[in-house]
Amino acid sequence: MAYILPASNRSMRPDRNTYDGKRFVHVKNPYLDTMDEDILYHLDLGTKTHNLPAMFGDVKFVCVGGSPNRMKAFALFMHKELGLAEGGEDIKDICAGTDRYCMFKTGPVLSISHGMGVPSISIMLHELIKLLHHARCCDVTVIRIGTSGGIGIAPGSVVITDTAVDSFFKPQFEQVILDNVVTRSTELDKELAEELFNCSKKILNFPTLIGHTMCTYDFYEGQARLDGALCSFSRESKLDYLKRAYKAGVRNIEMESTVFAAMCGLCGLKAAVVCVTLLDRLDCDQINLSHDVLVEYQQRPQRLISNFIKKKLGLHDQIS
Ligand SMILES: O=P(O)(O)O[C@@H]1C[C@H](O)[C@@H](CO)O1
Ligand SMILES: O=c1cc[nH]c(=O)[nH]1
Repeated sequence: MAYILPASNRSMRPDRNTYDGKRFVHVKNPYLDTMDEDILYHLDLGTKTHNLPAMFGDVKFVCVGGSPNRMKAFALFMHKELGLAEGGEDIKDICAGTDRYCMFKTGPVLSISHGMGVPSISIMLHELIKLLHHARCCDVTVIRIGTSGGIGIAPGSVVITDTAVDSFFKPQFEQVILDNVVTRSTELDKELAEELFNCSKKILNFPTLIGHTMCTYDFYEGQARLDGALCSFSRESKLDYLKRAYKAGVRNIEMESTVFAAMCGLCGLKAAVVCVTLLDRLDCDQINLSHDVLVEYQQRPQRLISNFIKKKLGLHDQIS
């Protein structure tokens, strides 16, 4: 029988993880220490085959997003923005040995694709978090830069998530473990969200807001679309649902934020979700933007995060 464990399940509470003022990444698995080798299968990396501290020990910012091309473009963009002029064109995919995910590193920034949906990002996050732990990284911020459907806001707006919510507008992520349903909190770092919002104000013509993000398990029926292969509800029910979501504080819908917030929170990682909206779901279901507009919209979270990273590194003279 399935039952719900409280969100405050003690062994899973985020611990204080500072040591000498540094925030280390923690894994919460007693078995890991007993393993002779840890193979990060979907990243094609491992503790015996790769010197993870040498490869990744200086990582301070990890940016994740669904599409491999977008995450490569982001790495190339960051390479230029950080003034690391040489070698940008042939930036290499660290995970080239697998076609599950791609990963690029430029200076202290790691850019990784996670595919679509909760199961895909969750596998990547397990291996990423172990990677950061094995590499003894500290003070790492993880940011999801994605696309989403907006509710009641202009397409092209950037939403910085304060809380990720599920399809019932609850700030929780339910993970089935064995035959139990374990409920985990999906709060994100409010200070980081505010800091990102303040950064956005410095960019011209850059509509940005802070709001709740709803995470669903499907793009079509799961997001109340009328244009999937299956649809068993009316236009009125769709609008009623989306309006109730708006009333509950939801400003955009995507497919990864709850598990992302839950896993980063439990492992002591500062985390943010920044997604551009491609359409207003109160107006339509289909994404009919031209290629150029779509590309420009997808660059918006990247521009904001680039400015944030440059500010954190003391390189904040240019605003892109
Ligand atoms: O990071 P991306 O743009 O892939 O995030 C959203 C949520 C789904 O993964 C996908 C659906 O189109 O886009
Ligand atoms: O409507 C949208 C657009 C992008 N991504 C989503 O998950 N939903």
